[in-house]
Amino acid sequence: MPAAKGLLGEISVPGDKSISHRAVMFGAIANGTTSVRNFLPGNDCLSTVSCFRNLGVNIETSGTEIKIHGNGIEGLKEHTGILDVGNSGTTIRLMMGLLAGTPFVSRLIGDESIAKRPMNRVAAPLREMGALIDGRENGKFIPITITGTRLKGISYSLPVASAQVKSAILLAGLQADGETTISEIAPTRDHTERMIRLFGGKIETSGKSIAIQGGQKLYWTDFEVPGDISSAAFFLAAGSLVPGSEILLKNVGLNWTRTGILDVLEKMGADFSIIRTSGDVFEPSGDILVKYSRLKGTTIGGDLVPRLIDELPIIALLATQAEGETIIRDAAELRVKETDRIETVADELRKLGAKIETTPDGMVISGETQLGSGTVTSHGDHRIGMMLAVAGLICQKEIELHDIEAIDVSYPDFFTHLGSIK
Ligand SMILES: O=C(O)C1=C[C@@H](OP(=O)(O)O)[C@@H](O)[C@H](O)C1
Ligand SMILES: C=C(OP(=O)(O)O)C(=O)O
Repeated sequence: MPAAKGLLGEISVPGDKSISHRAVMFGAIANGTTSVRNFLPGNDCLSTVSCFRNLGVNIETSGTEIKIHGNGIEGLKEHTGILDVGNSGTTIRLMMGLLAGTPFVSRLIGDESIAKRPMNRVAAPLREMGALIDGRENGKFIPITITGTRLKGISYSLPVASAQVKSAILLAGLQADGETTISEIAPTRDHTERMIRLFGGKIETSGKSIAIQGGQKLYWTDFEVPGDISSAAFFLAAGSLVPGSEILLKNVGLNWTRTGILDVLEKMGADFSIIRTSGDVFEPSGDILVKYSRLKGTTIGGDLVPRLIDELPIIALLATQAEGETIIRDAAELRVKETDRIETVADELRKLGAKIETTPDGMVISGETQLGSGTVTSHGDHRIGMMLAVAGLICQKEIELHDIEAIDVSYPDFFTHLGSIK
């Protein structure tokens, strides 16, 4: 990978991964046929499609168009085999909530990375609702078995800032007797709440509190998934880091619960502007023009963290090129992602010459460091793979990047898009 000159051009980033998962899930439990445009055909969302097909839902896919023929929650059928979520935490955690209230047994597995990720954060509230969940270490790890049963509404305070846990409880709450209320410690992505409304359901939200009544029916809808700001983030970084760059990113999702990366870029002195924003009917979106700029270090912590949790690997790279120190704190959640993203980011970037110290809940990065070259690997983590590919653009010499197939989880066209602006 040769060091890049200015990156110039336009990229339509692929559909949002979180919204694409939910499109399949809500389409599957709604009554009628839902049509979705700009669906992300990445491996994670394809795992969700395959799980719902196994539960008897007819789903037609054609590139980025998808039609889901839902027959209501009661239309889901027992799968005699095992549901495989692949590498996708969102798939398994949200499905646990959904399957807890069905009248049948389900078994869930995933890959080596999923085998290390904690499921008890979802099992605990679901058990309070009456769910019967089993797994290794008392339901902490896969394989997970769920014996569907009648659920009751609960009031639950989330101990971690997690949209996956919140969404699992909401999917169970939709089927439970009575009301379910949730309070969050910090605002997390609200795509589930928005989608329940889009499918004709009722949900009340006020600050960090959410309430949903059980026994609601959902109905089909048609919509377009906005581009994924978490995928756009790699090109926002590439444009900011490579001198002479000017990249227009088209149709990027701008939901406030996801735009923490823009707040950080602004604090670091990046040069970007939002060209057009669609109305906030379902999910807001717009185009972003980013140009090269010199950057300065910053501090990231508190409520900002859940709004950029998946962007922290690429933010760490930005920080290596910023003047002064960047401190990332309150991000211990990074340790339970596809990899331990605190140690993996630090290990791989240090191989290229970066100065990073890890802490229990984050990193301290010293800039500005000229990155040299080396052999690095994604460790099977798509976001680490893309971050390292962007790092390769600013290294003195070519780098060797291994395990790039992992990138197909969220951005199968990543290298094609990168090639188009070089
Ligand atoms: O709900 C979602 O779609 C997601 C929530 C986040 O995980 P947590 O809920 O574990 O924070 C995020 O990291 C993940 O990529 C997608
Ligand atoms: C953490 C991620 O996804 P998931 O939890 O769905 O595996 C991610 O996409 O960065």
